[in-house]
Amino acid sequence: MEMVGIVGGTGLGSLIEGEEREHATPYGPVRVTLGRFGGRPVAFLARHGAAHTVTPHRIPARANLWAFADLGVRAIVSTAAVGSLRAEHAPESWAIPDQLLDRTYGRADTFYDGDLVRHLPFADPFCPVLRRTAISAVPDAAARACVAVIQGPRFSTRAEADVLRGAGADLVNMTLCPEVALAAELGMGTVTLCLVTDTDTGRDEGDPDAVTADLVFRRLADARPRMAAALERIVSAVPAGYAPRPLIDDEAIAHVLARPVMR
Ligand SMILES: CSC[C@H]1O[C@H](OP(=O)(O)O)[C@H](O)[C@@H]1O
Ligand SMILES: Nc1ncnc2[nH]cnc12
Repeated sequence: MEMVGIVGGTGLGSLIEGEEREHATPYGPVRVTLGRFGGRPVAFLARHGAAHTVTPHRIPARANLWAFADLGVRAIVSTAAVGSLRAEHAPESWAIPDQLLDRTYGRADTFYDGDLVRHLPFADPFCPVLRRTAISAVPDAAARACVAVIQGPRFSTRAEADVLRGAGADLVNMTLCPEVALAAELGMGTVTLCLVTDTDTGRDEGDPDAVTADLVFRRLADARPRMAAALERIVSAVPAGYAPRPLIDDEAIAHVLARPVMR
């Protein structure tokens, strides 16, 4: 059975017991745990490190996604904490986003920036098959949402939140770009289970759900058991023989995976 890749976001620095290893990549080593979850083989990595020591704009996303592709991962299920920009996404609710609005800058955001030119079709950033799988597995999650991804590590100003809302974003986060695009550039499909942890700049003055890092960590700690259970349902429901969309040619992927690793 194919290995599913799991990216644990904030609050999910560890998930499974298994073989922990440093996987060498051209972009530096990655700590991956290989084990079983949801009745299938999985590779798990913590986006911010096991003890949340990696800040969002310094996540080694190319190393992480290269390691998954090199391990033979084709489907990635990830988690993300998000702030809500609209009343219909209440704190403690779930969403399975279908769109991204990339407001990050200065991040290494492609594998095709040197010796090979490729242009990824990215109209629908998340895999429709994996999204359907996740929506069935977590029926109380909002089945659509646009996540604006900001640079961080600071949170938004009210003016910035208004701009994001005006641009069509429903939720806000700091990590899904470039992760989702990099996965697709190496032929992997992605779905993300988002937990709404806060109301970002707040719905009104004195809103107790306005974002602070402590609030995000607290909400995630409270939600951890149901988050792990939902993740397990999604992972176990990934269809056998899952094939990602052919958004990029095999020759390009093989070229990137043939790059020499850095030890
Ligand atoms: C600690 S608050 C902000 C932090 O939470 C989210 O992380 P992740 O997407 O990995 O769950 C957000 O993007 C920020 O990195
Ligand atoms: N309000 C917010 N802004 C950016 N990233 C977040 N992650 C969780 N809440 C967030």
